Amino acid sequence: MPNIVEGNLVAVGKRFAIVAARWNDIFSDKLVSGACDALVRHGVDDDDITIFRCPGCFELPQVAARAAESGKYDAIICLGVLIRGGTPHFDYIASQATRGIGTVAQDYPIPVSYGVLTCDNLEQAIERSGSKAGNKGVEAALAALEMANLFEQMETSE
Ligand SMILES: Nc1c(NC[C@H](O)[C@H](O)[C@H](O)CO)[nH]c(=O)[nH]c1=O
Ligand SMILES: CC(=O)[C@@H](O)COP(=O)(O)O
Repeated sequence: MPNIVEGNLVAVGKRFAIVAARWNDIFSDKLVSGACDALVRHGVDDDDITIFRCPGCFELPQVAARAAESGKYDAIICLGVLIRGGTPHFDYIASQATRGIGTVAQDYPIPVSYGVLTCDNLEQAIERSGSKAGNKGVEAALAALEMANLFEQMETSE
């Protein structure tokens, strides 16, 4: 039987940074509350969750990098809501925010999870921020928690 190294979903003393864009805050606030609720329900202490709010998704990577650089967190959760408008602006922000978050994940030795909604319309945002399609903030928080534990397992198994 091969050795399987994986992270569980029990948080003991793990510290999380939530980096969340304010744009479309009727939805992004729901992603934040979903993420916080998921972490607390899995044993994370309220005091071990720090929420950074930035203007929009374009700024997410900059803040995530600063949080990673600080060394204060075991994982970073990036949240935002992009809703397509009438120009290509959406595409540029979505691609840059995604690229930037991925770069932070690669440049720093801590997990960075992705909870950015990229929606064509309001209904898609409604569905993905706590209704029929779930809450992407919850998903991103649980991914960050699992990855933080996986990284810890990898360190001890090396
Ligand atoms: N249209 C959306 C934006 N636009 C703002 C940019 O993210 C950025 O804050 C601005 O260009 C200043 O640098 N941001 C979102 O998060 N969601 C949108 O739908
Ligand atoms: C995602 C956006 O940047 C978008 O909301 C901007 O709308 P528009 O393309 O109509 O300027």
